[in-house]
Amino acid sequence: MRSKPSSPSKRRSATTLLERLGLSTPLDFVLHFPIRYEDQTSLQTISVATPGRHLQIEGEVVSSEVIYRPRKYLTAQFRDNTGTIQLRWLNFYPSQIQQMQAGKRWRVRGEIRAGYQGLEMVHPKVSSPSQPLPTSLTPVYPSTEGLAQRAIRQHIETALQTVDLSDTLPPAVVQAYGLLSFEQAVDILHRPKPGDDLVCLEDRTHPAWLRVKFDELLAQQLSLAYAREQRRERRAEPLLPPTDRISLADKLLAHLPFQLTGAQQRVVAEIHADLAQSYPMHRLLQGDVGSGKTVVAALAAMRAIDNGKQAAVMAPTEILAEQHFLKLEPWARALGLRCVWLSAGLRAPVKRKALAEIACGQAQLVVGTQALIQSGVEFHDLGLAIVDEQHRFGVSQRLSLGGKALGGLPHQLTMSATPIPRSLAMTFFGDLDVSVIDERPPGRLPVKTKLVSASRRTQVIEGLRDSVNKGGQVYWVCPLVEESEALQLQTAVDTHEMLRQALPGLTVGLVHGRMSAADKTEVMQRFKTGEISVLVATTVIEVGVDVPNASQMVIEHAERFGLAQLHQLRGRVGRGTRESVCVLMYEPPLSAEAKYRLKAMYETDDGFEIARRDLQLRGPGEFLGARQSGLSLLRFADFEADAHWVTRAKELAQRLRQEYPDIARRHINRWMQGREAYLNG
Ligand SMILES: Nc1ncnc2c1ncn2[C@@H]1O[C@H](COP(=O)(O)OP(=O)(O)OP(=O)(O)O)[C@@H](O)[C@H]1O
Repeated sequence: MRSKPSSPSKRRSATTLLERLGLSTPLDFVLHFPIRYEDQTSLQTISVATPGRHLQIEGEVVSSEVIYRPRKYLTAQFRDNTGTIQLRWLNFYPSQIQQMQAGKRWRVRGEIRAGYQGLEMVHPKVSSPSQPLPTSLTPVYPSTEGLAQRAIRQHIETALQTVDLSDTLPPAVVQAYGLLSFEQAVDILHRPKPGDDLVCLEDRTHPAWLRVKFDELLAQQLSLAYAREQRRERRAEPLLPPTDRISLADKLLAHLPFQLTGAQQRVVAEIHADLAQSYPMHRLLQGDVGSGKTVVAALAAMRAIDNGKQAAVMAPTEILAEQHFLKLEPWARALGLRCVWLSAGLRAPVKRKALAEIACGQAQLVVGTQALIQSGVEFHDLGLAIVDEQHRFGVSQRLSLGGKALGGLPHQLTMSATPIPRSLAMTFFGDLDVSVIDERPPGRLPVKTKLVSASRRTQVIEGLRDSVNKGGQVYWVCPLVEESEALQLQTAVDTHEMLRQALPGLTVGLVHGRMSAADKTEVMQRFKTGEISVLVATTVIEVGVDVPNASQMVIEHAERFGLAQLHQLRGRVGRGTRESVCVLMYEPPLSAEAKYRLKAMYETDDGFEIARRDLQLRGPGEFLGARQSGLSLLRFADFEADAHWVTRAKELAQRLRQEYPDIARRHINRWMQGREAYLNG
């Protein structure tokens, strides 16, 4: 059958639809692989029909009719020698009524479903039994509404004939890793033969898939390695320890009331070694809640200041930034250094003074919020930028602090309390160096987690009195009300009032996001000094708040919070030597997912394990947030299921770059076409 030539507007819309699927270059089409295959090479019988199965059957229409209620549809009884099924069309042409007249013979194809009147096929494909059966399997491609499979197939067939499919990898490598050739793999995926293992092809474990996944992972590892190499080609002033006096870092260590843990010592050594290089440090510091990241950051800052440079610490929220300031400022002061606070909420004269000190270099350490990267902030000589909870900032904001340095990029340290599982870190953060604090300060007791139904609220409130009588302090976290900030605020105010009445004689405080910075500071300070015993709070306290004497936390409507968020919140207690309790109060009935989250919280307090489970629940896209753009790069490989191949791809990437840079370039070019944005993101 000859198809009519399509009009320009139709062609345009088909192009738009293809672009929506990410298909524009011939290579895009080659790499657009089927989601499943239909075996139209043979016929089946109605006797094997079960719901969910795709069948192709030849038979005869027994009867047909148009039903008008509750909806208009065309139905036909269809039988072969082994049984009968229903065929059904919700939208149909008058010609289809003719087509389904009793006695006509057809070949029909489609998925079997369980309908009200037994097994049925909805909108089956109908063809004449006299048509020859195809000899190869028919691929079914991911598509979008309005785009026919036939159109995609045609583009792919054309692309397969024009694109150079020769191998980017030398035969020795292909053989050593037990891979199929690239061309062979592509051919099998698009045109499997009837004997090929369809199950493996569809669940993506077939060797043809392995080849494609391996190539993709290799390209990704190569591009990450190049990004890292590019960074190393940039210049930064090496920050070396002084040789003629005691270093500020050593002075700070002598001043601290505690000894660094082994993990903290290791991580500080890694950072100091980076800072001594002549290219910019780009290190991610990971540590579970309460593992002591702040002091590590301070020791890094000391090295910069020792070299006559400034160091800046930026945090995403006012409360978090302020917590850093409250810890860092006294340490700096004790060493005779000037630490300055900068936030949007500062009064004009105070801000002017801070800006002037930053610009002339008098401020050696600067702590603040996004205000640090706003125009008008000029550093005299920024040597080290420390960004906390980097995933909460946009990429551009992070880069912006980096750009503040005069004469070359400053060294950068990003800190995160959201541990990233190893395989994920390797896949997506391969361009950063990673340090992990995997040990908590000594004497910390694990936080006891209790799951309590909201119906036992009164007992929970009574329990608070006990905690306070034993000398501890309590956080009461108000439920998350995503739909309305005003409602969330109201809940916090009501809870505060309720607890004040229920706990006469105890000082109950309130802190929430809508309070002025000064009011928040005052309340936090009163909690820190112990004047407030019970602090009602919204999630503003989620990260960074450090009051070691707090030994109990109650989280209301815990089922509404995400796993990472619950872990961060719980991390606000158990920061001293007191035995601590976290009460997760929930409102039944719980959804399966909420149950999974609460169970995970009950079972473990290891941040890495929590992260692993959270990742399982949410998938890497949501988990990583800001890096999402980079994620689209992995279209085929699954960083977790294919973790073993990630390691192998990393090894090979290193070898290729050193020994065969041309091959590495060729490989990367094939895979990264049009995706350079990732390298720069
Ligand atoms: N080696 C150590 N020995 C004893 N106490 C320590 C040690 N290191 C840090 N601390 C104390 O432990 C508490 C937690 O440290 P810090 O606030 O730096 O944790 P963090 O890693 O930033 O945690 P979070 O991400 O939860 O804010 C602080 O009170 C800090 O002074």
